[in-house]
Amino acid sequence: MTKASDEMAATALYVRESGRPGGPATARLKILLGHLQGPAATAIAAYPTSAANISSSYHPQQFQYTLDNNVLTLEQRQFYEDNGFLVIKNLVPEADIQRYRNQFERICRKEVAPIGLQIMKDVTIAKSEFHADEKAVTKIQDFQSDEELFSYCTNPQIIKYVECFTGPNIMAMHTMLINKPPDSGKKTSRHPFHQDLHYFPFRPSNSIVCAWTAMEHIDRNNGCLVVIPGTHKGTLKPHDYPKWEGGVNIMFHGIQDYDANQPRTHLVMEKGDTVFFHPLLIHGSGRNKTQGFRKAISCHFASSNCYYTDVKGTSQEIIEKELQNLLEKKYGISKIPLKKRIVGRELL
Ligand SMILES: CCCCCCCCCC(=O)SCCNC(=O)CCNC(=O)[C@H](O)C(C)(C)COP(=O)(O)OP(=O)(O)OC[C@H]1O[C@@H](n2cnc3c(N)ncnc32)[C@H](O)[C@@H]1OP(=O)(O)O
Ligand SMILES: Nc1ncnc2c1ncn2[C@@H]1O[C@H](COP(=O)(O)OP(=O)(O)OP(=O)(O)O)[C@@H](O)[C@H]1O
Ligand SMILES: O=C(O)CCC(=O)C(=O)O
Ligand SMILES: [Fe+2]
Ligand SMILES: [Mg+2]
Repeated sequence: MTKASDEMAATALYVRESGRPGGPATARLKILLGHLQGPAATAIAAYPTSAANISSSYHPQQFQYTLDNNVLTLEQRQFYEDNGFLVIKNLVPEADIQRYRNQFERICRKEVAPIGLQIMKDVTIAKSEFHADEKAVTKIQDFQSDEELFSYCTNPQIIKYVECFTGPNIMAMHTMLINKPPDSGKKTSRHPFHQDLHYFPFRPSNSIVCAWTAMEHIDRNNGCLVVIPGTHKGTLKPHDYPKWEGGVNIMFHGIQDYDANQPRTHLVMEKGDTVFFHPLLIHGSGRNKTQGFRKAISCHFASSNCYYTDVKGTSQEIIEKELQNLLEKKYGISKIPLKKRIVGRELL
C-alpha cells in the first residue's frame, strides 16, 4: 500500500466533515494496519512484538492480561488479571486537566474546530429545538487531531501504564471527552452496560486498553463509572439499544441479556484519578443527579500489532450498519466498512 492511499484511507472520516482530504493535521494520522501492510509496518518492525513481550514475562502462565515491565506491582497485576480494571489514584496533574477543560470549552464555543471531531448531544437536546453551547454537548469524540486534547494520550504518566497492557508500540484508536449533563428526569444521562469492544473492528482484545480519567470528583451522585468485575474473562456479547422509556442516546448500545444480579462496583474517583480497563469489561455509567456537567476524558489504546477485522456476519455488524445508514442519510456517502472508520494515531 502506498503512502498516499494509506492517508486516503485514514482521512475517510474527515473528508465528509471538512469537505477536503489531507492537510497538515491529517497527514500525521495513520490508519492502524495489519502487520503485513503499508508504512505503519515499517515502524512496527523496529519494536519487539507483544508476543515477544509476553514470552519474556516471568509469569507466562499466571498472567494473561498484563505484561511484565516492572511498572505494576504484583498486587496491581493480579487485580487487573482478576477484575479487568485498575484504578491509579492522582495520575494526571490538575494543570493538565484544566487545559483539557479550557480546550473543550473553546470547542463548544466553536473557536476551534478540530478535523474529524464528532460532537454528540444528549438525545433530549438533540431532538428539541434547543441548541445552546456547552450545555448541549454530551461528549466529543475523535479529538486525535487536536494537539491540546491529544496531549492527554501522550501524557507520560498515562503511557507508562498503557504499556503494561499493550506493550511498547502504541496507537491511540479512539478518544472521548464526556460531559455528562444533569439528567432531564428521563434517565437519558445513563450509559447502559456495554463492552467497548462492540465498537472496535480490531483485535486481539488483550492488546487494547481504555484509560479514563476523572476531571473532577465523580461518585454515584453525578454518574460514576460502574463496572462488573471479572467480566473481561467472558466473550463479546450481542448489543442493541436498551428499551428505556425516556429514550436512549444515539449509539448507546447495551448488553441485552446481562445478569442484573452480578455484583457491580461503583468507581468513586477524584480529579486526576485514572482507571485502565479491558475492552471486554462490562461497564456503564449512572444518572447525573446533580446540576453540574460531569467530565471525564478517555482514550482507547491498542498495540500497533493489532490487526483489523471484518465485522460482517458478527454481532458487531449492527453498529457498522447503523453508522453506514447515518452517513448515507446525512451525507449521501455509500457503505464504508467500520474498519475504515476507526482511525488510529501513532504515538511517536
Ligand atoms: C468507543 C467505546 C464506546 C463508546 C460509545 C460510543 C460509540 C463509539 C462508536 C464510534 O465511535 S464508531 C467509530 C466512528 N465514529 C463515528 O462515526 C462517530 C459517529 N457520530 C456521528 O456520526 C455524529 O456525531 C452524530 C451523527 C451522532 C451526530 O452528528 P450531528 O450532530 O452532526 O448530527 P445531526 O444533528 O444532524 O443528527 C443526525 C441525526 O441523529 C440524531 N441524533 C443526534 N444526536 C442524537 C442523540 N444523542 N440521541 C439520539 N439521536 C441523536 C438527530 O436527531 C438526527 O436524527 P434525525 O435525522 O432523525 O433528525
Ligand atoms: N435496565 C438496564 N439495562 C442496562 N443497563 C442498566 C439498566 N439499568 C441500569 N443500568 C446501568 O447500570 C449502571 C449503574 O446503575 P446505577 O443503579 O448505579 O445508576 P442509576 O440507576 O443511574 O442511579 P441510582 O441507582 O444511583 O439512583 C449504569 O451503567 C446504568 O446505565
Ligand atoms: O459515562 C462515561 O463517562 C463512560 C461512557 C462509556 O463507557 C463509553 O462512552 O464507552
Ligand atoms: Fe464504554
Ligand atoms: Mg439504579
